[in-house]
Amino acid sequence: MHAKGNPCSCCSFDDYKCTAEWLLNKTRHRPKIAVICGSGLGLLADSVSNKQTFRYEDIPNFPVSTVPGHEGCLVFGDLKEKSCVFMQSRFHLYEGYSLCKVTFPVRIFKLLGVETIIVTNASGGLCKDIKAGDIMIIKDHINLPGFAGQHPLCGPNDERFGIRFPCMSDAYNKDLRKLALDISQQLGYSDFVREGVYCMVSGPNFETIAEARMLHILGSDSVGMSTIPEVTVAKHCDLRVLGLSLITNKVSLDYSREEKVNHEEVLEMCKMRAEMFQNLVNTIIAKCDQVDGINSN
Ligand SMILES: O=P(O)(O)O[C@@H]1C[C@H](O)[C@@H](CO)O1
Ligand code: HPA
Repeated sequence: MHAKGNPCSCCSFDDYKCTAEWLLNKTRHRPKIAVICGSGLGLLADSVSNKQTFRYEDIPNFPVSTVPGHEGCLVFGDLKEKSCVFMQSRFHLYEGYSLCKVTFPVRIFKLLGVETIIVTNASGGLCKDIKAGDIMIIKDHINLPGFAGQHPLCGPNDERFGIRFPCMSDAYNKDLRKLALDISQQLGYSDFVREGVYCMVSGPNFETIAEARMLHILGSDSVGMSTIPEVTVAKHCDLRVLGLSLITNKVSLDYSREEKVNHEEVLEMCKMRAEMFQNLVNTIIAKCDQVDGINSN
């Protein structure tokens, strides 16, 4: 299980290969699109046909999810005639997993033949013109844990996945972002869909007011506890990435405000916006072969 001499003592190429081969032997699906469902967003997998579901605990080397609102299943199926795989739960640093484990599924997707990944999350809105219930297409990110050395690509680089020093200035595919914006307009969602910068904190506590102010000054439009490790590993192994964030709450930047954020409120907002979010994701999947170089069948 553990790679010999690997200082991160986590996953070896053989671990990834073993899991990918196990899945390829158990399913006839050959997905080109993967979707990671954020907190409370597991229903994104509900509309697939020819569904085949694997519980995480049954998949060799897969971590298990410990967070309420995360179902713990890998769902293969067809959506709008595209073969897809959905992660109905992700793994978080605050659950105690190493970033190697947090991002383990992304490299499995690569080995399964996935080319495009849609990463979703719930996050708190920091900038003035963003409201709870809005959807933010992630344009860029600030990897705060990465600044402190909590980075999924630290440790020996495996050239079979990607290069030692990957560029991140174009982590979020420009054509996919444009497609998402165009589709939002066609669906009549323009009033509540916008682009922005997502910042990751490790969690599990929500931010203090001073921290939230700092993140806002640094250029973050929203803050959450996930996504960036998965996106970083996806970009490293040359997957096309689209990031979508459901703004579930406004983060308090003001000492005079009384409201206090909690996880139940996050899940409640996901429920309220589920249909709209699902409609957006499904339409993006339906049309993503309009984007150059995307083979989604
Ligand atoms: O998995 P995501 O990033 O969607 O989950 C968010 C961040 C925390 O895990 C949780 C806080 O309510 O929701
Ligand atoms: O306000 C928040 N902060 C951090 N993570 C979050 N996930 C949902 N809302 C938030």
